[in-house]
Amino acid sequence: MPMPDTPSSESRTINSPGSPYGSVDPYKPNASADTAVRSMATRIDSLVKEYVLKSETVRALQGVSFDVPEGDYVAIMGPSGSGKSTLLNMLGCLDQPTSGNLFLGDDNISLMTDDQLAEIRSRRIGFVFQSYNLIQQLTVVENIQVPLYYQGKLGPKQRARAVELAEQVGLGDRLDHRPNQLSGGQQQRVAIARSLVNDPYFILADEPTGNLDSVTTDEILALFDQLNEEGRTIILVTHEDDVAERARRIVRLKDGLLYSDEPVEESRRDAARLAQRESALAVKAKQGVS
Ligand SMILES: Nc1ncnc2c1ncn2[C@@H]1O[C@H](COP(=O)(O)OP(=O)(O)OP(=O)(O)O)[C@@H](O)[C@H]1O
Repeated sequence: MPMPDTPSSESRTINSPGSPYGSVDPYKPNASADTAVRSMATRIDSLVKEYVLKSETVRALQGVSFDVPEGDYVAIMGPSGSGKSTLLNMLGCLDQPTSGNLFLGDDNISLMTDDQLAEIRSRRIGFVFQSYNLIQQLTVVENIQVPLYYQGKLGPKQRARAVELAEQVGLGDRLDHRPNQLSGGQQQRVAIARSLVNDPYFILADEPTGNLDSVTTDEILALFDQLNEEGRTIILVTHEDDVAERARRIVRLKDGLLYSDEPVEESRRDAARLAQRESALAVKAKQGVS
């Protein structure tokens, strides 16, 4: 099977009109605002998605545009029916738009065949689901290697990579455990490690803490913080304000339109972290756990 081309990325000045951060790049402390350039993990341009039913056409997305630079951490929010899942399906290359363009790196998925979409989906996108989606018969290390298995790439080098990722997410002492021997939070850590094994354009997380208690939610969000600080791009769909406020930016959809796109100030992120940490500590205290 041919190896995928390394995506060449388009560079853009970060103070382009599309940037929600204005003229200052919050992620590159050493870069001057005038010279800093950011590559795009994805560009969403005038995206329209229509579902044609027997008697009507539903316009689930009605021309949504925004960019996600590499290293960003975006929470997508919106009321039920606003188009979040529809957008997520397209970002995950599970569906294509009716019109408009969606770029992953330099690849325009709107122009791809089903086979090309499947290829890019398995090689370049890191999925994290609410329900973990692990294979029960496989160990932690084997689950992390699953995306490589589908590419016929299994060997000592790939196992070493999976072990390294397991250690990075704090599961170095659980390498040969199976999912039913792990807590929910540990299972989600496996899913996060699995999402990283292909060095994806971005982690696409759909309600990743939806099944977790407040203590574990705090741990998983701290892991996302750490991965983002290491440069990973994260796009996360959530209904919860306190989860969204941990991101660097909140994009809100309403009725298939982009309703708002705003950065989350560091002080607000810190406050969300603190509130979640305190709530987790209170739960631990009630449970008698130190
Ligand atoms: N396969 C489909 N066929 C027809 N209409 C659809 C289909 N999928 C979604 N829709 C419609 O598109 C609109 C957006 O749906 P979508 O699932 O993207 O919203 P959502 O924001 O993810 O909602 P929720 O938070 O409830 O999951 C809704 O009006 C929905 O009924």
